[in-house]
Amino acid sequence: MSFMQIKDLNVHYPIRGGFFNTVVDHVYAVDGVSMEFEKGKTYGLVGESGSGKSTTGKAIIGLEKITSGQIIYEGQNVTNQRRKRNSAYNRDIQMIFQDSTSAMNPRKRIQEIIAEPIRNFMKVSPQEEKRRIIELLEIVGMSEEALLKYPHEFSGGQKQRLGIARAVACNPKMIIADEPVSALDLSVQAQVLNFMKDIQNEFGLSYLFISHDLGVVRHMCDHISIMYKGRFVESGTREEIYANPQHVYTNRLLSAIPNIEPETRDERKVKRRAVEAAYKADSHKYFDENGKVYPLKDLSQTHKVAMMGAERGGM
Ligand SMILES: Nc1ncnc2c1ncn2[C@@H]1O[C@H](COP(=O)(O)OP(=O)(O)OP(=O)(O)O)[C@@H](O)[C@H]1O
Repeated sequence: MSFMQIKDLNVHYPIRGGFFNTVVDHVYAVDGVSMEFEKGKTYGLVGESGSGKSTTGKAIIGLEKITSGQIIYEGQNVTNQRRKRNSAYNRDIQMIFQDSTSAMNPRKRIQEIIAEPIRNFMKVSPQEEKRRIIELLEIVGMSEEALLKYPHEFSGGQKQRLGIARAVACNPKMIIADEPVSALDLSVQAQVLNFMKDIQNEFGLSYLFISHDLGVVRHMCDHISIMYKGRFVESGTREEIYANPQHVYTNRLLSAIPNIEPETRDERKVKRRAVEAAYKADSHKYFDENGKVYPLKDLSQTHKVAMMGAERGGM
């Protein structure tokens, strides 16, 4: 049973131009996205740069204005309440970012930084607040010594863990993690990812995990949506997406992962090349070899075309 539903979410940015600076067009950053979230599960949002992943995450949490669509949280329509301070939605849905440095005020000590959500959402005494902060530091594997330090005194991986401590301070239901490890060294990436999994098990958290890295997403996510030009071209369980990708764009992304399943990689490459000719990346449409146009939303059709193309290519 899902606790949150995103229904037909659209975020369109106007493009202005001309002598009178009027709206001449729109960037369709998010264009009709729908999702459902269940407790304790991790949902991946994957796509190339500019496909609309971050905008989707920011729109859900209230950092971007929604053009149209609905967010239903625990049965309530919260679409217009996302920015309300102290609302249950703001407490329950938290976000962590790729750049943990800029997400923390460099002039504040760690104690102050982690105290922010506790002061916003929990009415506790100063002693209780400090006890909670120390407990959170322990959860993320840090000692009390961190309390009086400043963000610049920590490594990238440590800062990301401090960011997670702040995000889980008020027992959220979901964390939107926007490229949380892509700025970190590979070895530190694995540590932070495993740590995020531990926290998930402990708190029954759900994650919306945004990444361009299908390798990382495979490690983390139960359910994956592939995003292209503001739309989902494919959604499914991890097994469905990796073992049997239905869309040519997913195949393209998968064959771009270095060393993933080397035994099937060449196979995927051949398949991809076979349909590449029919694929034009500059449109919201998919073209078959005869120039016939299919809208991206019609997945069954595009799948059929992709498979036909692959067969013709000698698969
Ligand atoms: N404030 C804005 N005004 C106009 N266009 C914007 C704005 N923010 C984002 N866009 C455009 O919306 C589209 C989606 O951007 P978004 O940052 O969501 O993509 P992304 O998939 O997260 O990419 P990346 O991985 O590079 O962050 C892009 O074309 C981007 O240029």
